[in-house]
Amino acid sequence: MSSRPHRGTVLVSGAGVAGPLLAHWLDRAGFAVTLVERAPGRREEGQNVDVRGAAREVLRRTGVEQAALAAHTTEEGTAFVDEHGRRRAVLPAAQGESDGATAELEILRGQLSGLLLDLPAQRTEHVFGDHVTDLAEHADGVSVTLASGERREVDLVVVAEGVGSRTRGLVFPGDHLRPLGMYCAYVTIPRTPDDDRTWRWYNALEGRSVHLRPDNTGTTRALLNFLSPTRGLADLDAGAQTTVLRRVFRGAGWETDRVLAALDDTPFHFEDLAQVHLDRWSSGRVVLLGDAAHCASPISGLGTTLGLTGAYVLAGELATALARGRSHTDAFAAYERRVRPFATRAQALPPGTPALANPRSRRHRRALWAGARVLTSRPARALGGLTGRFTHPPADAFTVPDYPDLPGRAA
Ligand SMILES: Cc1cc2nc3c(=O)[nH]c(=O)nc-3n(C[C@H](O)[C@H](O)[C@H](O)COP(=O)(O)OP(=O)(O)OC[C@H]3O[C@@H](n4cnc5c(N)ncnc54)[C@H](O)[C@@H]3O)c2cc1C
Repeated sequence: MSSRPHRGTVLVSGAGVAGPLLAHWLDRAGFAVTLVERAPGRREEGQNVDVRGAAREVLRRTGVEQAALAAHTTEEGTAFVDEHGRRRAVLPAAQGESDGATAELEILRGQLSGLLLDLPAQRTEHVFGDHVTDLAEHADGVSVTLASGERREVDLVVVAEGVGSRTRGLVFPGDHLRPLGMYCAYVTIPRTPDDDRTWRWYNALEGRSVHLRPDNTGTTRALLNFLSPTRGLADLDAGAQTTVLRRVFRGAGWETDRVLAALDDTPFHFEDLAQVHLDRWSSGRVVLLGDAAHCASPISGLGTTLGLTGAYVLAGELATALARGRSHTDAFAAYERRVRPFATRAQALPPGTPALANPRSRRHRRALWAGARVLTSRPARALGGLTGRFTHPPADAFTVPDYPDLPGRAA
């Protein structure tokens, strides 16, 4: 057992991406952590996520950058295709750390989450298949009640439950979701010999798009996106969602029927894209982290980058405050002061998004392809990194702070 001081107890709710990284760094800093996940086991769902700029630095400091790079999805760039599969515009993969629609560090979400859950820990307990039902704060800490009936007394609670967090509502009542008017179904389908290493993006008109992306597990990751003002479809059961998808994508062309055919045989993740906006991220001894605090949506390409960066900063600020005799209140305030401007920039999606990327008419689609060709033209490339500036805001605009009170790898 380490001789590091025991700094306190923290319950982290949500074992996605931000939760496990935070748990690891708090553990390293001497906190005793309970990581609670609602799902009965590790969640393998999800597709490609990008780790850019500041988050690359965080993975480097965590000691898992090379492992994450080794788990690359193998994607080599993005091609806009027409109904015949002809490539109308091609965006190359990133060459540096933050440019390109396909990031240099692109990894399946489930694999990244697993990598972080496997990080060494000395005093972290993982609890799957349970969730918080009540939080009662008192002078010395928080009494947490779990659905299993168990009660925990902890010093601090971190809510890292993603965009649809329910525990967030116990502390910040009200609706903090801003729907973007688009649904997204993530489906894993068998790979065929024609599936290459390109992200193939087919705009099927009428506000629909179909995407096929390679992975490193021998399957193909498909995405069905459609614009819709109707809310609540994500709350339907899988059978009803399948019916909706088949109706919306009927006759869409290209490889759509191949994706629709797979819906009966494979579980899929269906999401009503939304952002999360709150005036503050903490209240007393409870603080929000990652998508639960500031989801920018998968369209931003920065959700994972923000979640990883925020987790590291929160751990650093807590370690610093407590080592120097300051309170968690100071730490939460410093964390939010540092991360909020970065999150706000990520949430400022390009004007017209997501409608812009999901044309309704052929004329609009031709304009989208022409725009993509301009971005990758020689003069645009000479201006430096325009593709990435178009597809997402700069992830390297955030400098990861140094935290002397956060032990390094060898500690
Ligand atoms: C299943 C899934 C698939 C995804 N796929 C993609 C994708 O393909 N592309 C993309 O860009 N982004 C995807 N995302 C979002 C992406 O993971 C996040 O934007 C980003 O990584 C920040 O992660 P996070 O840890 O804040 O939240 P998340 O990664 O969403 O993790 C939140 C975790 O909290 C758990 N949880 C929820 N409610 C509770 C509760 N009440 N108690 C305890 N645990 C709870 C969830 O099961 C989940 O494991 C996906 C998220 C999920 C959950």
